[in-house]
Amino acid sequence: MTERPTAPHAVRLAGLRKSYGETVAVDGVDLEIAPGEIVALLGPNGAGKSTTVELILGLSRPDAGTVTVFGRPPRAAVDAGMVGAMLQDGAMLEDATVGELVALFASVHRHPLAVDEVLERAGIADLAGRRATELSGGQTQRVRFALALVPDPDLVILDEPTVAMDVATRREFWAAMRRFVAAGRTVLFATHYLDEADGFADRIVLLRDGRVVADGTPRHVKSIVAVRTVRATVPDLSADVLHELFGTDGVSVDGADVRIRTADGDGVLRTLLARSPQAHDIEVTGAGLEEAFLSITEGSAR
Ligand SMILES: Nc1ncnc2c1ncn2[C@@H]1O[C@H](COP(=O)(O)OP(=O)(O)OP(=O)(O)O)[C@@H](O)[C@H]1O
Repeated sequence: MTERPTAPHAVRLAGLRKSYGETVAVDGVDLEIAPGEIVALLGPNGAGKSTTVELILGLSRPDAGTVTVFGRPPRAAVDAGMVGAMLQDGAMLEDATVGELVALFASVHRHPLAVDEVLERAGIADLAGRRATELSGGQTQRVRFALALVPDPDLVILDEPTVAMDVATRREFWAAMRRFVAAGRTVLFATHYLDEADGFADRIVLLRDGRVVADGTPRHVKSIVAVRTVRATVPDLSADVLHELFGTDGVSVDGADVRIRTADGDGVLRTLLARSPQAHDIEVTGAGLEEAFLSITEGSAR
């Protein structure tokens, strides 16, 4: 058994910065993740998710700021078997079977789990005898997940774990993950899938242009943007007048059908009713996570 850590933070990032040439990938990130939290790192392409993950794993060094994992420098935490990682492009060995690959990984860890247990925890016991290079994309992802479990880690970091998985495989993957976290472990996963962040994480950290732009429960992330969509049939106002009243951003007009995305649903409704006596079929809906995500990440330079 690995000695279970007692540090107050599973991950602590303070003033973290990382640039590649002119590109600022991580631009002053402060983040504290408590043991037992399940955190989704959500953001559009180029937001800095992978770079942040690499810094937490000690795979690259920050230009400024500090990273600690269970109170230790990243490499020390990884070497102590506290961290398991599933990255986007971990290589698969030619010729090795899945079972052999897991055994090989186990041989370089001080306190590995038994190979059978790893396969079972990852839900891939049936793949043990298959050649690792002959797996489908989704199966390969699940083998990568198994490799992340080898050290019996307290923290698992996953970069876009369900890429290439079909719906059924994704469901099985998250079920395996739920069993893993039931023992109080910490999970940090980067994703593009809003439904996964909403459904699996208890906290969402939204990144844009290398900065944290929202941090809280999925409900909180939705509430802080308070996006509303107003839909109505408006036969008595032209598109020009509608754009004059409500602007052009987030306003679409298709004949008499109007759709307005706004932070001030009540205000739009009042104006619409005052200016359009014939407006009908009016509907106001709250933001889904998708809307919140688009609203917060809109205007991203990358
Ligand atoms: N090794 C590198 N060399 C040069 N630029 C890099 C490198 N890695 C990342 N970048 C740049 O840093 C920025 C952040 O990239 P990063 O991969 O961290 O974002 P991401 O949120 O993980 O994106 P994605 O969702 O597309 O994987 C991008 O502008 C990217 O082009």
